Amino acid sequence: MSLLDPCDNIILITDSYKITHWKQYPPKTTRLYSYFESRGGRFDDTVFFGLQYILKRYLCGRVITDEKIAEAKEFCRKHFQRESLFNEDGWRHIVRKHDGRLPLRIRAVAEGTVIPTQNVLFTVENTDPAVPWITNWFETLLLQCWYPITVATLSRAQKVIIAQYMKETADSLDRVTIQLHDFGYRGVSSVEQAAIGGAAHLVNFIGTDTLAGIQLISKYYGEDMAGFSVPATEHSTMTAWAASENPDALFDGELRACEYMLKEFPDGIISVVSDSYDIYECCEKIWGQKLKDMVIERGRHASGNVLVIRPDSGEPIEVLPRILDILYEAFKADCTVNSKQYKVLPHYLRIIQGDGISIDSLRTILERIKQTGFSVENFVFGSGGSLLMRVHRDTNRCAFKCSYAEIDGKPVNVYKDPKTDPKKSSKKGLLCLEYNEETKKFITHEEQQNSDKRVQCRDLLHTVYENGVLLKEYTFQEIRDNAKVTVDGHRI
Ligand SMILES: O=C1OCCC/C1=C\Nc1ccccc1
Repeated sequence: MSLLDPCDNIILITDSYKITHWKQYPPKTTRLYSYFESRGGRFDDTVFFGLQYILKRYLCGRVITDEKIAEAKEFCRKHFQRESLFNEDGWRHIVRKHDGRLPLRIRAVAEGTVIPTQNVLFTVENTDPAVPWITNWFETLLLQCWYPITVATLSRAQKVIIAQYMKETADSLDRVTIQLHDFGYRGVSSVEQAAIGGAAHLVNFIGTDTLAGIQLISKYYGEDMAGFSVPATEHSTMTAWAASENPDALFDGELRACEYMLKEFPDGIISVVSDSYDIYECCEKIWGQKLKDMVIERGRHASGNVLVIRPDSGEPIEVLPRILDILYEAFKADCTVNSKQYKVLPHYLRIIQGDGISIDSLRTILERIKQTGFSVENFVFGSGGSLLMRVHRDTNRCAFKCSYAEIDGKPVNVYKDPKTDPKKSSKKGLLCLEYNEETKKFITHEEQQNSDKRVQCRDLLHTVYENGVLLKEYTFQEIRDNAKVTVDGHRI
């Protein structure tokens, strides 16, 4: 019976079929070299992010031990119902000769780099000719980079959209980094996925309720507090105030809940979900009448005192324009028009739309807001499952393929070129990644083992890991800087 948690025995963090691959490669194979790429799909560019977490969490240090070998050996005997499919000698060699450190070299593009698909993002190769099979053993784990890459890419694509509408309707782009808030912790499949996806979103934004993402960045990327949030209600804290179920009691309860929020949190930003019964009535009669003076007074106290109203149901393109009209009627005196000729609610009043937000709906909603004549700066958006969960490995078709081998001392290009799917063809030989300053383009050069194909260029693949040691780390700020969006010459 397994004494170890699945994450604890790195030897078994692989696919069953890989366990027997050491017996399949040509005899006298001494070197296997593989690469990771996004073959493209939903997005033309990808944000490279998340490898450092995998390396530090799973592959650094003395990760192979006799105990783990014994456990894996016994596991395989039972799993395949056969003896000796497990490469006991190979793993023991790693313990004896490398003190349990993996004889691998991993070279990668800087984390946070925004790079067109079909470019090499990282390479993996064995550093000990005795164990070439080790290179592809870890494809399974390393390929899981597809998730942080795809979430960071999806999150950044939404930042581009928001930035465009802010450029058109707002005076400044300063608030863009808070305008997409991560609501996704509950909508993913595990705490680890929340941590990885939550971290990937924070490459592009600073607003999150997914604490696991902040913790991952703190532990693996050295930034103590990479994401922020504010006091906010949920339906339970609003509806618990209703004394009975008659309609007046519901309205009365919501009124007392809203008033209680203003009194309990007199300063700073607070968000109040306002659709428990009737979002329009709540905006008109509670925020716009009963508590209007308290809202204004609270706002007058300090510029940072903001009430954020949260609708949470209905079609946003119908609900938001109506809310804007209601709030404009009630707070007209303090509304302004910005330099782009769009209306802005008083500084102490904003709206967060945290329902139905995805990359597909965002543009439509922003376009609808623009049509109302209100600035997008009046809004923050929240996204949950659509941000962290509505992705898969084929969203951008991430792949890990072997491209080069040395067999009996001879270099060999290794590649696939399926007649049945040319899009699945893979690159050949040793690779390097160039950014050409003239053409402003990334180029992946292939077959660099051949002197006639070799290019003299600054290779953007840096050795980040070798023989169990992390050789190059990126700070989260560097990663955020690399991934910034350029709008009007501003990097945001
Ligand atoms: O309203 C808000 O204002 C800004 C702070 C966060 C927030 C709500 N959070 C949330 C989290 C998970 C599911 C739903 C909402």
